Amino acid sequence: MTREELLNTYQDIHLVTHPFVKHKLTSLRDKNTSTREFRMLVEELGTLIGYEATRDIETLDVEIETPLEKAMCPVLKGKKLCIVTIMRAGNGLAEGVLKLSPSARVGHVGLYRDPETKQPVEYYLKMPHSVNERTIIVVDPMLATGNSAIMAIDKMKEMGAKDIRFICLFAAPEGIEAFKAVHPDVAMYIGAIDQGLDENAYIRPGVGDAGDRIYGTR
Ligand SMILES: O=P(O)(O)OC[C@H]1O[C@H](OP(=O)(O)OP(=O)(O)O)[C@H](O)[C@@H]1O
Ligand SMILES: O=c1cc[nH]c(=O)[nH]1
Ligand SMILES: [Mg+2]
Repeated sequence: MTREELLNTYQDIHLVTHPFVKHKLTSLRDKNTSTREFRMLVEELGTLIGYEATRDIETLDVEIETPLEKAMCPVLKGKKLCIVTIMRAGNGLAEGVLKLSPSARVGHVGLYRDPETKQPVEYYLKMPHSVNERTIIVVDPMLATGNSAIMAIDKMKEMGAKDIRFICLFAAPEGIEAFKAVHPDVAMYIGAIDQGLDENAYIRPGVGDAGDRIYGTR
């Protein structure tokens, strides 16, 4: 499917088109952007896209007392959010989402993509308790084939998660289609939908290897 077909087919694919987001994504694409700047931009984008991804979380009215009178006012309802980072590149994005909700719980899923098979290999998993009662926000800057995000969300569902959202910065149309085929119930919040994958399953034009650029490895 093309980018337009995907957006027309799935109501819950949210492309975040704010000019600040577009500008910061362009800085990430630039090969001359430094490691320090890249890491800061990823975090900032986590906050901006995280804001959109949490727009509909529930509130409940409680009585408080202002200096002048009592009033019923909204507060966040239910258990703390759970932000799940797909390591390692997801960590920077998770820090940005945490700025919105500093008391959120954080889950870690360690996956690396095997360079030959392009399949994710799990090396770590740690989640907070009561996953079934929390809004789960899975974050990873890159959705290429979609296999890593699909596997991470499989694990959340195996643990009983029901309300799951996914945030990424750059997605390939192929990856979105694969993701939606397996997880049609998971809303996606995306910075940019790029042209597609190259022969090494890298997103084009993309940013290259996001993890390497965040941490200065290579
Ligand atoms: O959609 P996919 O084809 O699965 O590819 C995307 C995955 O690849 C990257 O991680 P990588 O395996 O490079 O690990 P890293 O974060 O440690 O660099 C990226 O951060 C995603 O997790
Ligand atoms: O383009 C890509 C694809 C997978 N992982 C990345 O970091 N970048
Ligand atoms: Mg990587």
